[in-house]
Amino acid sequence: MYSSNESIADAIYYFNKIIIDAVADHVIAVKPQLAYYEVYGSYGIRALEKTISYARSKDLIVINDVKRGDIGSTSTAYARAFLGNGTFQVIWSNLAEQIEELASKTVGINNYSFIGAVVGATYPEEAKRIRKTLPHSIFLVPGFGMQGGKAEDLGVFFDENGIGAVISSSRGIIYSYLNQDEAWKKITKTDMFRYISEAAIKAKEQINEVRFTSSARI
Ligand SMILES: O=C(O)c1cc(=O)[nH]c(=O)n1[C@@H]1O[C@H](COP(=O)(O)O)[C@@H](O)[C@H]1O
Repeated sequence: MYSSNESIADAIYYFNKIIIDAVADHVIAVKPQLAYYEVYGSYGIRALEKTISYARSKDLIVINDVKRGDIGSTSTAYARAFLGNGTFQVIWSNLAEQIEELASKTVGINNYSFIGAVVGATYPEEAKRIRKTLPHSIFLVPGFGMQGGKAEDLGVFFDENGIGAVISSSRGIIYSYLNQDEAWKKITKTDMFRYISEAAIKAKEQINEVRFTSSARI
């Protein structure tokens, strides 16, 4: 017998595959949010694992959004459960210097560390300062699109070579068809695919337009 959690988890995986197929040629990473899978228990976690494997099979980086706040030992267990090769830290300004101290000692390709920083797209002024304080941390920048982060403000998150930031837009892309088509509940897979890939292409073009605008950094 099919439990409802099982069928919902199957539907989520089916939905995710459409998204991944639609964006794979236009983005470098996908960022699943654990809470949406935990709701459906072990079936949800299985859907997440299958989604991660599918994304990786398309050569996408998977950034798991598994943020939790807890005491050190518990946080370490969360980290062991979900983190692989690196971590993005939510930045509180007073921690930036300590993070840079660690990051500067662990740099690799392009002079970046595996310790990244989460810096919201809606805070470009802070980003300018943090970019200077954390020259060795890749920025994960959520908030572009639905939360009001604007493309023209994104230049400051990148370094002077136009690298060092991963700009994230979730609902702006995966639900892009909602505003486009009033009858979205009856949307075909083909149309859904088209709206999602068009949204990803638009976001990519907007980001690339400002990536190298160093004047915005001053
Ligand atoms: O860790 C995150 O990904 C994150 C950090 C943060 O400071 N703000 C933030 O919005 N996020 C996540 O980024 C995603 C943003 O989604 P959209 O607003 O739909 O683009 C959500 O999954 C949030 O949980």
